[in-house]
Amino acid sequence: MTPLLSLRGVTRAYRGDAAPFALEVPEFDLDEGEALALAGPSGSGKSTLLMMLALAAPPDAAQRFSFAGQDIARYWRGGGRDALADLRARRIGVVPQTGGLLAFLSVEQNIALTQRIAGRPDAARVRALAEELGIRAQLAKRPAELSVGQRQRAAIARALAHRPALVLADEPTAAVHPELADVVLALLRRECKTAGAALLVATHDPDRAVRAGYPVLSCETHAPGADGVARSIFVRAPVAQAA
Ligand SMILES: Nc1ncnc2c1ncn2[C@@H]1O[C@H](COP(=O)(O)OP(=O)(O)OP(=O)(O)O)[C@@H](O)[C@H]1O
Repeated sequence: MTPLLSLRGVTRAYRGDAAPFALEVPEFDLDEGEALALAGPSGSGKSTLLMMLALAAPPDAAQRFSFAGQDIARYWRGGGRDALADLRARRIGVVPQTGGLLAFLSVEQNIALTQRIAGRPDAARVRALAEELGIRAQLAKRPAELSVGQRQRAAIARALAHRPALVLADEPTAAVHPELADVVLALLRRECKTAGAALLVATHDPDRAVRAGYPVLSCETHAPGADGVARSIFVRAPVAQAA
């Protein structure tokens, strides 16, 4: 089976005089419907990797970067910006750290937003997701009227409403208290599994991810070498994946 995501020899670097950083992904595959936590300390490049996987930031180099059967590396090399925007809108869902809900829309409209952008309205799915996530009674409210945990549930529903193939969550529990963090992580995993979506969660807390049932991929970090560049390496070989 072709993996949903397949990266080989992918790099992205921030140069400049102050604390240059390079992210290296020699090998990384993720199958359809798979869940994985990306663990690493602050500044290790988790957000940088998620931004690339969200097709929101280009790699500096890529021998291979494919997503959903599409050659992402080729799109970035030129002429594929519309295709990237279309893939982002239709096939990818994002759960931000603090929910990222729009204050002037109702919870229901917030959840439906990804459907509107993808051109696939489906009010029944919005209500069904809200039901599963325990926020059905909150749909008419504005985000400011929800608890922090309810907001994260709404953000999970929004990330799944348009039936994406991949959900990306960058520290989705950073703003919630520890007990609730376990619940949110477990819910995210359960909902993605139900929807058949692959899931990548960036976290600095691998133990919490393990408790919530995620396999964990830790990055290798290297202090600045002779060239002054700090490096982080994320490797996920297909062999290790099968083990
Ligand atoms: N736009 C940028 N320009 C220059 N350097 C950047 C930029 N964005 C991130 N960096 C640097 O790249 C490195 C990786 O940052 P990144 O945000 O990807 O790490 P992270 O693992 O997500 O951190 P955290 O857990 O604190 O969110 C850091 O050293 C950071 O300072």
